[in-house]
Amino acid sequence: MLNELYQPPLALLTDLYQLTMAYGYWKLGRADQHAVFHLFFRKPPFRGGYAVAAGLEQALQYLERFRFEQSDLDYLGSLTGNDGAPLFEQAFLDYLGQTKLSVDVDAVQEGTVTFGQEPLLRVRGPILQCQLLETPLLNLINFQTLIATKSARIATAAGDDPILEFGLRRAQGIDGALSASRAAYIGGSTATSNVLAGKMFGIPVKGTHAHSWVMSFDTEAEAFAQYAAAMPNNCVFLVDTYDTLDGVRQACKVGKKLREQGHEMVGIRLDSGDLAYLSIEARKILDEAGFPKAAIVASNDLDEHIIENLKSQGSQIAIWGVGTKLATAFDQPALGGVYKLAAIQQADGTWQPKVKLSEQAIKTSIPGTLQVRRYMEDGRMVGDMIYDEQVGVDPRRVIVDSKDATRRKRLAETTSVELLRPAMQGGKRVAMAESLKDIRERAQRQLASLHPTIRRFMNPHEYPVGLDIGLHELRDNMIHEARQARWQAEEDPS
Ligand SMILES: Nc1ncnc2c1ncn2[C@@H]1O[C@H](COP(=O)(O)OP(=O)(O)OP(=O)(O)O)[C@@H](O)[C@H]1O
Ligand SMILES: O=P(O)(O)OC[C@H]1O[C@H](OP(=O)(O)OP(=O)(O)O)[C@H](O)[C@@H]1O
Ligand SMILES: O=C(O)c1cccnc1
Repeated sequence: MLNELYQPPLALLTDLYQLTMAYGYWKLGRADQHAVFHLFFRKPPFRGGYAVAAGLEQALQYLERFRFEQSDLDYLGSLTGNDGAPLFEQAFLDYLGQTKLSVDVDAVQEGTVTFGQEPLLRVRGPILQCQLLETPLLNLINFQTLIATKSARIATAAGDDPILEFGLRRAQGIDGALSASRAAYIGGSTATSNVLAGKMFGIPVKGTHAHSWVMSFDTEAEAFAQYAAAMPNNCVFLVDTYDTLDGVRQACKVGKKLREQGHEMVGIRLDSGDLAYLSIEARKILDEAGFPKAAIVASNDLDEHIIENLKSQGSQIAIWGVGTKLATAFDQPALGGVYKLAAIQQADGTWQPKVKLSEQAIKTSIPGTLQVRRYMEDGRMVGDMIYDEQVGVDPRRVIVDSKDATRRKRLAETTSVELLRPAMQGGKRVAMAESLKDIRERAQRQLASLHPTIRRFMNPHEYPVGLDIGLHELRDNMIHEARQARWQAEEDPS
């Protein structure tokens, strides 16, 4: 479904430095030189063992609509440098005005479980275009991948229990809320309280009532009775406005009247206090009053750790309402996804891999036109190989950890799948939009096929991801050559 809020092309949704570089490439006559960039994160968020890819659909919609409008060009034309003269010359702005994207994009499907260093997106095409797209692609993929991952962790803690996403009121603005609802659903939440997200994305919507409803009546009993009268088919009573367990008893009284009228109370909601103790006591009251099927919903600053803890305490909570900590990814508010140049085409048509050195091994980039091959055994994911598509997989079938070359693994010749799939070719979308339900199911399937130790919250087991040994050797040589060249330049500054 097209995201109605984002109809206008948003070519200016980029960092100015992308445009300063674009200008430079254009002036040098290099705008059309082809390059390859990869979008990836280095470490999974939340000190976890994986991430769930999300946001591709919005990224593709952005790319499909990409163009500079006259008002964008006028604005760019008004920018000046430190001497007061225009930053960009008119001929460049005319060039931007005529630019139609012609890039190829290969991407990991949404809902795919991914790991550090693996490209989620590969963009190949004129370097000027690739460069302009860095910022919006990172913006669109980083956030949803972060939230889908947080949601997957919360769903892991909740087991088979439904999760209601209540984040809208605390989310970071309108898009922060809408895209969080979408990504949370992909990661495993069951429904959202955000009605606009429900309409836009087809996510099931659910809602109970607030304390204000109870407070607006003289008594809690009257509040529940009037709620039941207004909405007999959606009765989840919030019981903690005055005295929680007393509230549960009041809910049971109204539940009995509802039953006489042919309706069943759905449950009660706890929103404060000791949720383990209160849910255990509430369960007893509900059962004794003849409501064994009434669900106990809980909310109040929940996250995966509290849910896991409440479960270990034998809490009787059946449905989890999770807002702030899910929609804002409270404990890690950003995924550190990056977008790096990895190869550039020479005048003779050959591709030159490029590597960026760093003091930190994890920041040394991976050169080439990369693809990720996932190896499977009996339906389980056993290892991912990052290889250069132009070179192919080395027959040794060995992966080498990109941060520690002593860690290697030989992958058996089993079923494998390539994770990056064509999404755009020559600037035209080729991947069909997928239903959110299908994306969510993919995430569920893949999470289930991960060894549980990789899903563990504390010090998770590391899933084997590595460079194809041939690519590792090429990268190693490039690193040595680049170092050698630097040392030589230092010794012989002339
Ligand atoms: N049994 C429990 N074990 C672990 N954490 C709990 C338990 N019960 C509640 N919590 C969590 O403890 C946090 C604070 O709970 P607290 O009881 O202080 O909330 P409260 O009663 O609503 O207080 P406040 O009015 O300050 O919000 C919440 O994140 C809540 O989810
Ligand atoms: O706790 P969250 O995970 O963010 O879930 C959403 C919260 O929003 C509502 O509270 P409200 O905004 O009325 O505030 P309060 O309950 O903290 O007073 C609801 O009762 C939840 O407590
Ligand atoms: O429906 C609810 O219970 C709800 C919705 C948003 C925030 N807190 C609770």
